[in-house]
Amino acid sequence: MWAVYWLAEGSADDEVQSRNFVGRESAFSFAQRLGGGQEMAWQCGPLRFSVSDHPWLDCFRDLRDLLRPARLAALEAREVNGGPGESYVEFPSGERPGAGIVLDLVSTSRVKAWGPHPRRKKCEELASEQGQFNLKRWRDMSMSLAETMERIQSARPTLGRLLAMMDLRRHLARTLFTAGIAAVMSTCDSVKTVLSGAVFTLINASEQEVKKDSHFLHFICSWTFGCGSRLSLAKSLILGLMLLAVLKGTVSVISQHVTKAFKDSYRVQSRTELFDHLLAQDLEEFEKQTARVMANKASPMVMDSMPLMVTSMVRTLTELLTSLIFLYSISPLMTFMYATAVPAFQVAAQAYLRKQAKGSLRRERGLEGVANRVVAEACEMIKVVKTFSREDGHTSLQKLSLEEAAGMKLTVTQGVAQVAADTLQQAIYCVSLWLGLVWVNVDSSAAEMTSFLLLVSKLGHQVNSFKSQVEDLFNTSDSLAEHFEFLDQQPKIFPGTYDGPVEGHVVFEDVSFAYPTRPEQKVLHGLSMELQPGKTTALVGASGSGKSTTVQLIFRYYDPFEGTIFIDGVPLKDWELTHLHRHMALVAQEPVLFNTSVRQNLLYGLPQCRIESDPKDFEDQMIAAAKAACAHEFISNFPGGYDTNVGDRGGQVSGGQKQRLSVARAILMQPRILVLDEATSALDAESEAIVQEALDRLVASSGSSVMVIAHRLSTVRQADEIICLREGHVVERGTSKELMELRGYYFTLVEKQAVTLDDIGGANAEIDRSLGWRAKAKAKVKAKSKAAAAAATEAAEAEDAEET
Ligand SMILES: Nc1ncnc2c1ncn2[C@@H]1O[C@H](COP(=O)(O)OP(=O)(O)OP(=O)(O)O)[C@@H](O)[C@H]1O
Repeated sequence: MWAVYWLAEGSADDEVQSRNFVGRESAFSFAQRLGGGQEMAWQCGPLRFSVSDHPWLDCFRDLRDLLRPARLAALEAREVNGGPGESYVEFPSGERPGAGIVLDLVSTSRVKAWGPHPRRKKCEELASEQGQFNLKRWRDMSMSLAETMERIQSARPTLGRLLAMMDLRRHLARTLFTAGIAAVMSTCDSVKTVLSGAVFTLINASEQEVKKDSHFLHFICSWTFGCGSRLSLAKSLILGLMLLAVLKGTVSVISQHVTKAFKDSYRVQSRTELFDHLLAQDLEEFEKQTARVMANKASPMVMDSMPLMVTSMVRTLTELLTSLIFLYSISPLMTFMYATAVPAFQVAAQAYLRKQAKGSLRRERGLEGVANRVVAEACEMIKVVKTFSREDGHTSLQKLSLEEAAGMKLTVTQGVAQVAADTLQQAIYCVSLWLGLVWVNVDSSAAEMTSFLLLVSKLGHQVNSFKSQVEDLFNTSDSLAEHFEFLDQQPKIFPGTYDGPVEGHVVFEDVSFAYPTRPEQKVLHGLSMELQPGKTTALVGASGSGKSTTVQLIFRYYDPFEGTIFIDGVPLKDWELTHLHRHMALVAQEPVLFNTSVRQNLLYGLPQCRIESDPKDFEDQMIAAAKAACAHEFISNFPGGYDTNVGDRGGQVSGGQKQRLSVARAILMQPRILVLDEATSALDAESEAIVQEALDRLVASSGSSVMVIAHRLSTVRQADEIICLREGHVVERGTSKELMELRGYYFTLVEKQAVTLDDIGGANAEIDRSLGWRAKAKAKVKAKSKAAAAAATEAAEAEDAEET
């Protein structure tokens, strides 16, 4: 089944008509009567092409539409009207020419089209609406000139920015030098080709012939061995070829050296700048992505390959130009024809392939990425994987992604287009041969013709490699855009400039907060509190009540969305953060250590210990801190002492040891503000008491402000103020004694932690005893067990009765 959709000449755009046909011939002859007869052919000078309709021809039709005014002007000038043999009928602007399409209804594709593009599109749209034409598929397949231009336009800012970033003007000398070297190398190559073509002149070995056919050979032989005999000519030829080889080799070594130096200097500069930029990003960004993804942003492969890509393009372009100059010197007419034919063929064949391949390539890359992520995640979580013995789950997931990626095969059309692109090279060579020998009938010598054909073949390769370089550049435009997006990403948390002395007086004034990743879930509601130098403030509350969040706000990992935090009367936003953080220390709930020695981990927080400093200078300080944190003994028992490596994220030391190292690091810093977030949770009672004592001593001697978060309420009993948080609200505050007397939330927490109640000792125990809560609890437990025993006896008696 076939269908013809058409717009008659002069009709409005919405007057599309259609008719169905059973036979192909009848549909085509109907289309011919409507004006679509000659439309599949177009004429180029004396050549006339006639091809069946195909998506990539859209590009030529656009081109033809584009060139229509120029062609009309030319026809007018020559007073020639478009006859029936012309490729298209010309219409004065303002008129509505006829347009139409012929559709194959079985494959719902277009097999013929005529008329101007916008009018044709109307027919396509109606056919698509009526379900007779798969317009989307057709558009996906075709790459019109407009789309190509659009693509170039969309990639232009990215590529422009890339060039600006590479700052070729700053490296002008180097860029020109690269181009110069490329020019010398390609000249060597071209001369070599021309000399190879001159071999034919050896047959007759006449000086006149040599002079006429090969200027290069004549130049060499007249200066060296003479041009009179076959032997002398052969010697000259060999000498010329050898000299060229040596020259090209030398230049090539220099070129490699220059390119590598350029690449290396650019890489060092861009990588360090990127790392700086990455570390300046908000914590929020690191929480949104995995650590690996963030790390990859600071070392993008695409930017590393850029200098090489650009220098290769400069080189290929220079080679191309040199080849064209040599070709031109042999035959300007043939060169002109060749230079116009090659790009036209190349664009047509590749436009189609590119569009087809891009989608599947992206999907394939995505799936490969998933597979890599599965492996990385399994390695990071290896303990969990092994504990649950779920190795099979991870391997199956990886296999699935890899299989999916491997399953993405080239479609038949892609394959055909690929083969077409490869054979195109040969076809162009043959066309040149035909053009030169038959059509143009140039009076060339054998040497010239051979040189020309050899150069044409070389030029073909150069065009191909330039095209694939441009293609690569376009393909990287997505990654480049992503990279530029990262570069443009500015942290929301900008440090201030105030860097006065730090006393450590922290004030929270009506602070409310929600994490940017979950803005709808408020974590803190109007929190007000104060940390005073020399005093300890404790935050207690159930899990998820917002204790750790408060710590993050003190360190300004985030900004509160309501209220203000002051440090020594200056808003936290105004503080220079690096300066402030040098006076603050945090012993976190899950301390993480760097994969280096104990010594380096301890000295990490010491601002005066820089990368170029000798760690031995801080030895005494470090050992004193380790002793205070009860860490010296176990460190000394390690085989390497302070030089022992602690493993990835501190994986080779125990949780308690990590905490003590973390406490030692904090002690070493002598901070003005010390935050202990479950700092001793992984320690046994004995070590906890010792470390706690060390911390108390540190607080007493340094007079720093301390904030303690602890689940074990025994840890906070000495605090000057205890703040009870419940779902982000402050529900109670006061000393331990006051809160116990209040018999409110804190009291309930203590009650639930009956095991640690004894630790609270003193006042708390007295209050408890006077309240007799323990007796009540015991009575409750007794009553419960009594009831359970009675129920069990009853059930047993009932069973016995049933049996009898
Ligand atoms: N990075 C984050 N992004 C989004 N929500 C978070 C984030 N961190 C914590 N939360 C949420 O904020 C709330 C408070 O968490 P927070 O860690 O402050 O509690 P916590 O009192 O310290 O708990 P715990 O005692 O278990 O450490 C929780 O509901 C938690 O799910």
